Amino acid sequence: MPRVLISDKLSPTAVQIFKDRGVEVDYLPDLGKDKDKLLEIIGNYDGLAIRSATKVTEKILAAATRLRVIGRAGIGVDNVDVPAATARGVIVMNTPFGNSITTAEHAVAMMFALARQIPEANASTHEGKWEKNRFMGVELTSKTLGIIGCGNIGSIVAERGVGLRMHVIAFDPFLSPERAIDLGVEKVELDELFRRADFITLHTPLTDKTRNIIDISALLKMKKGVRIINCARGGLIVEADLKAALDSGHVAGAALDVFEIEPATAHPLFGHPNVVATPHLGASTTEAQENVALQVAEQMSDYLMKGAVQNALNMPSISAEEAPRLTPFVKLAEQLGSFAGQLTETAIKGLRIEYEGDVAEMNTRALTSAALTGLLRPLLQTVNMVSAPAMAKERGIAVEEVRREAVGNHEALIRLTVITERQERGVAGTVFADGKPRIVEIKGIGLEAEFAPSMIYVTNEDKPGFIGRFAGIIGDAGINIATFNLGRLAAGADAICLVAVDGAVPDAALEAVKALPMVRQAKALAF
Ligand SMILES: NC(=O)c1ccc[n+]([C@@H]2O[C@H](COP(=O)([O-])OP(=O)(O)OC[C@H]3O[C@@H](n4cnc5c(N)ncnc54)[C@H](O)[C@@H]3O)[C@@H](O)[C@H]2O)c1
Ligand SMILES: O=C(O)CC[C@@H](O)C(=O)O
Repeated sequence: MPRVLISDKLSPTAVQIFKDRGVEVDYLPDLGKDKDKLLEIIGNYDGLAIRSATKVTEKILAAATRLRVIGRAGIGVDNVDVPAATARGVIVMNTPFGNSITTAEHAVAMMFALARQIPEANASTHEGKWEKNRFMGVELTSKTLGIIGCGNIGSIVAERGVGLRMHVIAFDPFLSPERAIDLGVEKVELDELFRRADFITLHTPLTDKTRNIIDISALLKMKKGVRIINCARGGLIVEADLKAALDSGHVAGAALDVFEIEPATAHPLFGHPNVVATPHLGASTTEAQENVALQVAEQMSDYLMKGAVQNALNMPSISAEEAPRLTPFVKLAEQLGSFAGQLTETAIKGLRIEYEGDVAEMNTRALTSAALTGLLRPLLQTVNMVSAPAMAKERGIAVEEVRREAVGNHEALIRLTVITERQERGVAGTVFADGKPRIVEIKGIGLEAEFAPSMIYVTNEDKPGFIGRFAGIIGDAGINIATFNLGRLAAGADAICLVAVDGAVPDAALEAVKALPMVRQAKALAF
């Protein structure tokens, strides 16, 4: 009988569901805070169900020799080392949507709390002071609400904001113009949002692109008197910069549910008269906790008892029979999607996926989901093979599948063409007999390259001297080149260079490559 550990506080519903489905369960709600104890016992379990207190590090995973699945009762999985789990073959599942309404409502409550200084007024009234003149608020009606990140939660906040007769503007590179119209929001660039918003609320995941999205330079672009709400993740705001802006009066108020270091028991912003703080309560309602507990227990039981996979962040949904043949092509489709997604910086209107030869006969639904997962992953932390098609549809990305017999040299080929306002970019790949996916064409230029964890992609004019100068910059930065792949349209015409390197590429080295006269574009990619 599989055995599951619940190491954070979860509704009793979860315990009952595990038992009903034949899974042995230990409920130790405070264990997540005790790293040593968790390390000691994790080796006894096939499944681990968590919320945000348990940190599933590489060390914990190394000790979790039996572990097959981690279930996060909630959305954010930043307390789980997903790459390390993937490397050890442990599925990581979450429960998207279960707490979205609740979290959106908390953000709206925080906005009201700021507008009318409710926490301060409450404390003062309880102290017997009747400070009627101290607490002069502002109305929300007709104010501009700026939403950064208009996904599940951001969209709900947008709808509530429209209902409050606010003018809602949103910055989200993946928000399609059609979806913005449906929601009744105005899609704007980030600087415009900073310049116009009276209230700013954050609803993005914490990624390399969103970390410190509100720093001193962003704060200085905002209106004097702006109020800021963060119910997404600590780390999106530079807390010291926010404190300076609050102290100077440039920011009139901030409402924070999340902090860079949690639990936050002492903090420079605590006690500030214009700061409202809650201890990561965004998802804490009876309804949301019931939803996520039920969902996580069902999903984990289904996997442990039947092998069914739902809402996994690192695992495609594939039946046992088709798995051996499909798996390398799933990997190829996801890596091609990731390649295209990392190179695309504007809203995606469409994706055309051409399946040629043997692969056209396979489960192309799974392959298309894998391609969309890779494409959307740079922006959507929670996307997985189950949710990717719906998320693409919601964002107005039209997906076209084309199947045909082999036309070129490859028995099986997948070609992805990403369509944006500005351009179409195509990338194709195949799987050779060794089972390894390879890129064989980029923007119509043939080459042959394996995917590697860290790569540099360069487009350049085919002129003498490029390779030497490029290699010099990379070598001087102390980076070892693992493989070097070149392709060009014709002598002296457009050329492409795809280089696998050992380790991360420093920004300075990348900037130096970009500055070479024959280089048009250079980008660091991670797979
Ligand atoms: N406080 C809480 O208790 C609580 C509860 C639930 C979720 N959350 C957090 O809320 C966040 C959002 O959750 P969700 O379910 O709406 O996720 P989601 O994936 O549905 O939406 C995130 C949105 O952010 C957008 N985005 C990504 N990068 C961006 C960028 N650089 N600039 C602007 N937009 C960007 C994406 O396009 C997407 O639309 C997550 O970090 C989640 O962990 C917090
Ligand atoms: O479990 C919680 O209380 C917080 C969950 C929330 O941060 C999430 O990302 O879903």
